[in-house]
Amino acid sequence: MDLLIGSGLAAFTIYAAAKWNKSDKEKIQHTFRNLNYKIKDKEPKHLKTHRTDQYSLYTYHVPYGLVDDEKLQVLEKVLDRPVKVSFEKGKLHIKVYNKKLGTKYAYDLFKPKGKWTIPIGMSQDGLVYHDFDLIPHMTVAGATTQGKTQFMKMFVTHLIENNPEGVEFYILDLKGKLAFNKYRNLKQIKAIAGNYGDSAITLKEVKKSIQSDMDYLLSIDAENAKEGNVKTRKFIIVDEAGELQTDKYMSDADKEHIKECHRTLSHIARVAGQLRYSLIFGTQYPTKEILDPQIKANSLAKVSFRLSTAVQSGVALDQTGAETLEYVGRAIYKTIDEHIIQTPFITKDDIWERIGRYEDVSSTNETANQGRSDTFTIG
Ligand SMILES: Nc1ncnc2c1ncn2[C@@H]1O[C@H](COP(=O)(O)OP(=O)(O)OP(=O)(O)O)[C@@H](O)[C@H]1O
Repeated sequence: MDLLIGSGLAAFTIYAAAKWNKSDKEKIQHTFRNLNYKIKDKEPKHLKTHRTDQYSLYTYHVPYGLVDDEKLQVLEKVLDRPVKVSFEKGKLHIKVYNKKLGTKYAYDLFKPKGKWTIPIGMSQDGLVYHDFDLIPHMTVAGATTQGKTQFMKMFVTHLIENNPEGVEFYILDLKGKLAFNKYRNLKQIKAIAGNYGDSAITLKEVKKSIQSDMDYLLSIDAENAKEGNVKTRKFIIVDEAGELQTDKYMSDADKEHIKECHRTLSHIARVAGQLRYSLIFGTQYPTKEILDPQIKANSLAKVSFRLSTAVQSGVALDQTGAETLEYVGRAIYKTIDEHIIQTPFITKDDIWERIGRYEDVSSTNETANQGRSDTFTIG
C-alpha cells in the first residue's frame, strides 16, 4: 500500500511539475515537499547554485539523518533533463545537466591516450577512457543488438591502430566465428576459435604463454610485467560466454573442452592481469552460472549495455539500471566510479581504413595460417 501511495505521489509530482512554469530550483524544493523528503518539519535548505555551460549544480544543507535517497531519482522526470544526485561532506548535491546525452558519438572524437587506454564513451561530464594497465580485466554484458559486439570491435581497432607491434588477440567467437571472422588475417589476431575444441586449444596456448612469462619474470626477479619491461599485452576475448555451458545433448569431448575453458579463463582472471594479459568476458545472459564468480571478482571494470531484467543488471554490475538504458550503444561503465556513457560509433569502412593495412595477405584463412610462424593453428 505504502508503495502504491509513494508511486502515485511520484507520478503526480512529475505531472504537476511538467505543467508548472517555475525555475528548476523551485521545482526541486516542491519535489522535496511532495516526496516528504525531510525530517519532522525540517526540509533541505538551498545553500548555493553553481552554473557552467554543461550543468547547474544545486547544493543543500540537510537535517542530520537525511541522506541522498533513491526516490530523488524522480527529479530526472520532473525536470525532464539528466540529473545526478549525490551526498558528500554532509551536503546534498543535485546536478542538472543542460542537455540530454546524444545517441551517437563518432569514434574520431576520441583522441588516443596512451598505449593501453581505450575510449569507453561520452558521458554527461565528457569523454571517458579505460586504462588496461590500471584495471586489466573487463566484463561486457548486453542483450543482443544493443551494441556489445560493435564496442568490442571498436576497441580492438583502437588497440591495433595505436599499438600495432605490441598487442595480440585470442578470440573465442562462439557465435560461429561470424563477428570476428573478417579480422582473422590481421597480424595481431593470433587465434579465432569458433567451437569448443578450438577454444580449449586456444586457451591452452594462452596458459602456456602465461607460464613462460611467469618463468621469465621469476628468472629476472621482476614482480610484474611492467617491472620486467614486457612490451606485449595479450587480450583474450570471449564473445558470448553463454555458449560455454554444458548441456545433456553435448558430446563428452565438448563437455570436457568447456570445463577446460572455464578453468583456464578463471586462471587468467586470477593470475595474469599483472603479466599484461587482459580478459574481456562478453555475454548477453549475465546469470550467476555464466558469469563465473572468480572472473567477476577479478574483473574490476564492468560495462553493461541494456539488459532484459533488473536481476541480470544485478549480476552484471552489482546494481540495477542496465534494464532501463534507452538507446543502442548506451551503457553503464563501472569501476570504482560509475558513468552512463554512449559508446563510440565506428563504421565497418572506418575500421578497415584504420587497420586493414595489417592484413597478412599470405594467410587468407586458417589453412593458410599454418604458414605463419607467430600464429598457432586451430580447426
Ligand atoms: N555506439 C553506438 N552508437 C550508435 N549506434 C550503435 C552503437 N553501437 C551499435 N550501434 C547500432 O546497433 C547495431 C547493433 O550493434 P551490435 O551488432 O554491436 O549489437 P550486439 O549487441 O553486439 O549484438 P549481438 O550481441 O547480437 O552481436 C549496429 O549495427 C549499429 O547500427
